[in-house]
Amino acid sequence: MSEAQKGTFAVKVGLAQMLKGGVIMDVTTPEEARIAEEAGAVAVMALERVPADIRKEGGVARMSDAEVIKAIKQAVTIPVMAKARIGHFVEAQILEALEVDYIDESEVLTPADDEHHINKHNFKVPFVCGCRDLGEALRRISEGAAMIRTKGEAGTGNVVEAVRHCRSVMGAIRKLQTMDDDELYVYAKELRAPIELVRQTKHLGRLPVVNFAAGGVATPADAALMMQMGMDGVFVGSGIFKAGDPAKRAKAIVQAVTHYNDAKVLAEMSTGLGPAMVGIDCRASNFYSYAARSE
Ligand SMILES: O=C(CO)[C@H](O)[C@H](O)COP(=O)(O)O
Repeated sequence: MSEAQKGTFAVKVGLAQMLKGGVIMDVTTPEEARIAEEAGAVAVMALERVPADIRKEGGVARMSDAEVIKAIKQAVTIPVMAKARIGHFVEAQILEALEVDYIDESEVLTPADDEHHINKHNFKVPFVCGCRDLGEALRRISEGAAMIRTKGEAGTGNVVEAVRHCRSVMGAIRKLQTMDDDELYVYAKELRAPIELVRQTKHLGRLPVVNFAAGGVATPADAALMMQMGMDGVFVGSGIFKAGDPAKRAKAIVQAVTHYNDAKVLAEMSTGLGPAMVGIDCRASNFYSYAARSE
């Protein structure tokens, strides 16, 4: 990384830190964006369909129409993120030109490149990327991701994969901290990650960028679970907008993330929310994994 790149990267990482402790909500319309802002979301994520609908309808999922992104930007005062397909650096250029606040290079959309992710150092706008384990997180950071989210399985309303990916990242960081510095070279090879980032992660005892939970969070209890497990914040999409009362659930999830250690508040936030989204069993034989279709 050049000196100029390092400076820009530090600014992007710092910007993402400001979202810590918050909930970021997927939205497809300005109306949904207003519900999210009203509920206390720290940012919204513009996408053409929430992941549950992408799963149901199938087809190729792409970046949202620019008109929708502009309307969402107009509708709210909080930061607006938007999704680009993995490896689709032109979608990312367009999103940067639209002046979104963050780009999510997302496995929820249909990947555009099977092998290569976007070189995120080429952009001024910060990127968030998904991971299932520590190696994947550090590879994305080496490409310039300023924020990480564990992938989970978006659109399932099932928190099991979010928990698995969180445990995988956290467990590997704990293992790293028990290692002698001389052992890091081999571990870095195993992780397929740059030694410098492995060293930095050991030293910090955490990822060098914020790490949010994503994919399958559907209730205030799910959101608090991810926070108690050490995540920095939570992304929620289908869990809110496929539930009976999105506005009420959105507010309850924000409160649950703020008071994630207070069971009394969590009990209150879990009261009278109306029906949660119908979930999907990730162990079913016909289950299609979004998390596994890109590295
Ligand atoms: O990739 C994402 C965040 O960037 C997902 O869109 C988000 O996690 C939503 O998942 P779900 O619909 O299961 O709540």
